[in-house]
Amino acid sequence: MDQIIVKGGQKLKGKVRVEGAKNAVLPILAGALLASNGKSILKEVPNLADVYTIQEVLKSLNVSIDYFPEKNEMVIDASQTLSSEAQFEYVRKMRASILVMGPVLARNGFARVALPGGCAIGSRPIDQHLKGFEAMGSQITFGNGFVEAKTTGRLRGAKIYLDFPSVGATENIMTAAALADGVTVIENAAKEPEIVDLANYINEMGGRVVGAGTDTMRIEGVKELNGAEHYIIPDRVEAGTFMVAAAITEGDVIIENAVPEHMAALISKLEEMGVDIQEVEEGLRIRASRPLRSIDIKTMPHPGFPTDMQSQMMSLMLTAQGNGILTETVFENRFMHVEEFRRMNASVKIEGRSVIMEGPSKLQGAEVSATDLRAAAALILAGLAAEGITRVNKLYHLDRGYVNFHKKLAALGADIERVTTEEAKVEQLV
Ligand SMILES: CC(=O)N[C@H]1[C@@H](OP(=O)(O)OP(=O)(O)OC[C@H]2O[C@@H](n3ccc(=O)[nH]c3=O)[C@H](O)[C@@H]2O)O[C@H](CO)[C@@H](O)[C@@H]1O
Ligand SMILES: C=C(OP(=O)(O)O)C(=O)O
Repeated sequence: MDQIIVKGGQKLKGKVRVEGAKNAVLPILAGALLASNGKSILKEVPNLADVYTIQEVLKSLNVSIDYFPEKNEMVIDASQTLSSEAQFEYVRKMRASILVMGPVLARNGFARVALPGGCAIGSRPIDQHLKGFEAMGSQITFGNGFVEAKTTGRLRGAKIYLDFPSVGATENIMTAAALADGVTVIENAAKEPEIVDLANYINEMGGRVVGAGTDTMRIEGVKELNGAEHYIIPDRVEAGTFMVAAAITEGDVIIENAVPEHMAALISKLEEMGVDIQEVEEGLRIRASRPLRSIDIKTMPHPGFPTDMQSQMMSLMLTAQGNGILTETVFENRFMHVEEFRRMNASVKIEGRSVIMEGPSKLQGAEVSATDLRAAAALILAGLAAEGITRVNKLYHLDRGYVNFHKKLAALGADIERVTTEEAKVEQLV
């Protein structure tokens, strides 16, 4: 098991390039299952643990994959007859495995996927996904830890209103509808940039999706889809994490490949705190100096403030002047990192769905453990600003969503290293 050791106090300076987006590549790889002809070539595929997991899921469904991590490219051939079952070992590792259900159901008329259950950030049901499949004419059954969807003939286009603009439900219904008979309309659809990326890829495959990025999407089903070449959009959460890294260290960092239009809420909130953000030729330039102002934030579906930036923003808000409130409305239980921040001397309390911070906290280095992917990044960010040494454990969370995080921070001047626990134990003794 690895540990990241960070010594606080260095101001970050320089340039960092963000990778392709995890939350775009996962649904797009599931979407690649739709192509019964030809190969898909995906570019800007990030070298993440989650990408390896979804690759294993696709292989288990009888798909051939060639992955070239050194050039961030993946070639997918889903033209063979697909198998219909996604096993628990994959869904347990990564909830996004559920996204194969729509494409497999559309191609085979049957899909059997292990139930994902909850995870570290909440219960995360899939009722809205299933409601969509049902409206398109399939029967849903549960048994032995699996959910099954079955239809006779092709799925039928339908009008589906989502009770909440769920990202995963919008994606699963969109891919199922791409091969359905007739037109599907999704109302109250999710509007995240990753939804638009998936819609673009389906259209490149020969599909007919309009309205992605708005509340109402219209998908006209086609009889078959072909493999296509597609560039994955840049990761707005990785970009945002480096923006906070620059701000929390009073640094001066250019984030290459960042798309400001995907990050309007985050940019506004950082500016409200007093962070200077400029669009430059290469991307975004972030500069900050203390004191930063405390603000209030509420997470919301896009274009609201993203829940995937909540914990990183909490690190920064802890260091700001005055009282700040962070309210989580997307997930029911995404404050597990608060206890870890307390170990670092953070003055913070949870009240219902809000966290109240009395700033500035004088953060101190401590040994902490990541509770989920973004919490891992947030604890490292807090370590960059803390007095002394912070050791962050359970880095398998971090590896799901960040490529070479510590190396990128070190290249910007952070005093940071990653060691295996055996080395870490020796370190602790000296
Ligand atoms: C791989 C991927 O892209 N993951 C992202 C995706 O997750 P994911 O697609 O799981 O997120 P959703 O938008 O579906 O979930 C948001 C909320 O809706 C609830 N819900 C969802 C579906 C459903 O059928 N019923 C239901 O009640 C969930 O429990 C949660 O409280 O969007 C989240 C919200 O932006 C991000 O935090 C995740 O990083
Ligand atoms: C919650 C996240 O991802 P997932 O939906 O894959 O768990 C995330 O990317 O922060």
